[in-house]
Amino acid sequence: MNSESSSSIQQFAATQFEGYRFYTETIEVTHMSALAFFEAGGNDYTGKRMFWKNREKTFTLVGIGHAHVLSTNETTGRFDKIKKDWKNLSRQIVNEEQSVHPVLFGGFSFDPLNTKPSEWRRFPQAYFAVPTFQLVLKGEQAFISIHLITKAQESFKEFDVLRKKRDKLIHAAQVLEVDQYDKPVVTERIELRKQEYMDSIERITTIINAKEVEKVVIARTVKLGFEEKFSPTSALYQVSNEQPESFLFGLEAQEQFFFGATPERLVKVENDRALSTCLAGSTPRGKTIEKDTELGEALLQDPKNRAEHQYVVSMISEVFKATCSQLIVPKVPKLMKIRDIQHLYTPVEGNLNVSSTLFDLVELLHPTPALGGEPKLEALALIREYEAMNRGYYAAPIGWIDTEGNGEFAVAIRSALLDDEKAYLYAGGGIVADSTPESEYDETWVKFRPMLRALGGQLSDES
Ligand SMILES: C=C(O[C@@H]1C=C(C(=O)O)C=C[C@H]1O)C(=O)O
Ligand SMILES: [Mg+2]
Repeated sequence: MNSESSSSIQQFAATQFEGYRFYTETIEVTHMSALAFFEAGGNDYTGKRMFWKNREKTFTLVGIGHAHVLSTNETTGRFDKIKKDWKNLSRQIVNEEQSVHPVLFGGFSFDPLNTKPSEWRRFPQAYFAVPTFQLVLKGEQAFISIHLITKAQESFKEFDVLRKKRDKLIHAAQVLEVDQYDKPVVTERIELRKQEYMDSIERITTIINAKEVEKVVIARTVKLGFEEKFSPTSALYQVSNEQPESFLFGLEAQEQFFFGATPERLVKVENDRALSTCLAGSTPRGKTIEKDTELGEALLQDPKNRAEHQYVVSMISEVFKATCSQLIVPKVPKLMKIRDIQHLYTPVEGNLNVSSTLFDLVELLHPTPALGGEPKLEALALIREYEAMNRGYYAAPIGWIDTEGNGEFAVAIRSALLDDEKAYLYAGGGIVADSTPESEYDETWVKFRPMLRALGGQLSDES
């Protein structure tokens, strides 16, 4: 399936974790606030934390500390490398727990071939970690695991130290008050390279009309300045209040924090079932129910948005045909209505073939035409050439996989990179033959809105 794999990578992977032992121990606690646990982890593990809550709010994951990091700055073979390393590392488990499985959490950059300098200085092309302390909330239950991955012989002493740290963490989290976070004071809001963004859309529509490609997604950046440094916990708190119907994610890389609330699933694998989401085509919410319904109906009928959407359905269906059986693909899209925006939405599911894995699907799907374009490679080349930014992890896969191969990745849109007293916000849209710079520009403001509201960066006349 993967053309990037080479015998040298395989050989390396087979021996790389020899001699390592992967210890895991899980306890169940009566109750734990995920945000409090995340915040408590900041005492000793700032820069090494992660956060995830699924769209249905049935599964929350917090990681504190790094038991082991899997990362690469290679521009080719990164999916394969992480996939193989994780498979090999999973094999070193000494004592598999029944209640929850250890998890690897992280993400990939959007396009490793984009070499433009950027604000993403701490994020390699792939960056994953097995957390030292893992909190899993499933339904009413809360599990806290310790992971230790080591070559040391006397690891039981090290494990005892970790148990004490775990108990300290639990105590700190239990006594924290987490509903006390204020919004930051915004001192500036700058639209970075706005004119270049407008020009790039002009240029791309010309290329599309010359029939060189069919669809290309173009994005832009808004930068916020704050009076003082803004904390990752506050950022998660604010964004979760703004965007309840989305996946919530956060990933620290030293002093930088990438976070967001995205409605878009890239792929989920649970046992043998694979699920993806086609999400493309947008219109604002109406102020009244009548106006809202009218806008939604118009979106469902709009040829420009239906075309944007259909590229995504076709591509995801093709990937699922190659990796799954018994596909379910609804013939017409539905509306996904979230707080600020409504989208065309088609869920896709199937039974995963035994020869395919979650990482295979991530690699084949990324980027779908919802964030890249059609055809994929041509669209990526045009984004590299004309888009006036380097996306870093924006619009890329972010998520988790456990030692059984189950997990979920979201598409990291409606997101921002927090960098001390600054934040970079990202939004884009699908450019097709009849796109105009003005309407695409307006569409990005609708997509920026939840993050702007969360971070206090909206203009006074906006709600
Ligand atoms: C590119 C973004 O969103 C994507 C583009 C959409 C569109 O152009 O209609 C809709 C949903 C997303 O797949 C973004 O939010 O930044
Ligand atoms: Mg659009």
